Amino acid sequence: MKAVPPASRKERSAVIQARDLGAGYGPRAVLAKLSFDLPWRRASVVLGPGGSGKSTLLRALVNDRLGDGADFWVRGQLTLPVSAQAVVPQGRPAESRTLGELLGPDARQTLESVWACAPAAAVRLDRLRERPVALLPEGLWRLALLTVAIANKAPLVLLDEPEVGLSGDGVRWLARRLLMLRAERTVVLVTQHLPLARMVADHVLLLDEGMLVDQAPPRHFFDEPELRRHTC
Ligand SMILES: Nc1ncnc2c1ncn2[C@@H]1O[C@H](COP(=O)(O)OP(=O)(O)OP(=O)(O)O)[C@@H](O)[C@H]1O
Repeated sequence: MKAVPPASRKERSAVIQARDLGAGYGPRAVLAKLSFDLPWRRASVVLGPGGSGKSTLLRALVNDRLGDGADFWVRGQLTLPVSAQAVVPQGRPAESRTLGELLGPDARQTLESVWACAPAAAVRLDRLRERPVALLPEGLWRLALLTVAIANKAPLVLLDEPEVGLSGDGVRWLARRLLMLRAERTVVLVTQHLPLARMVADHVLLLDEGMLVDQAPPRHFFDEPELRRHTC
């Protein structure tokens, strides 16, 4: 696997920029005029209670909305510096190809290279290499799609609760890989797993009932919530 080249100055200053971003389904508006900047080549983590609109926000960032249903809509301004994205969705994908087919003839080496930080993950996925991704055990299909995203060098990787269905070991593999990935690509991670969020976040967005109620660097968000409450 080729190394990802260092970011150019232009890339380093790029951001995902949303202004008055709204999204919803049919007559229902779920997100209400969100404005935020997400740093490029960093990991942004989206937190919030169930039903607050985290997945809807991630969907709004996806270029290719095929398969989202005709009633999904997005309004407002959204600037995405690149069009190439990889998505690890919340729901199991209808991917009939195997991980081996998706990774190509050097699948085993690619697995070892992608998971050099967690060799046990490479071994586990290698054993499942000949099964269609859609039929992999819960949790592992997410790691399989993450592997493909990394191997394909997508500059923007969007993940919706990738920790779901993983064992403790699986979450540790995921955390290690995301820690590396955030230095190489731009990552937007929706999660309910606070230790994972804390570990990988460079920037945090907090949603509640479709509104952006906080956005901050992790140090402020996790370590100084009291201070923020009194000063904001
Ligand atoms: N396809 C859809 N059609 C209509 N409403 C939807 C659809 N998907 C989500 N919603 C509604 O949008 C609201 C936000 O859902 P969303 O899945 O974005 O929240 P979430 O924060 O990701 O929740 P969770 O953590 O439970 O996954 C919810 O009230 C949900 O019922």
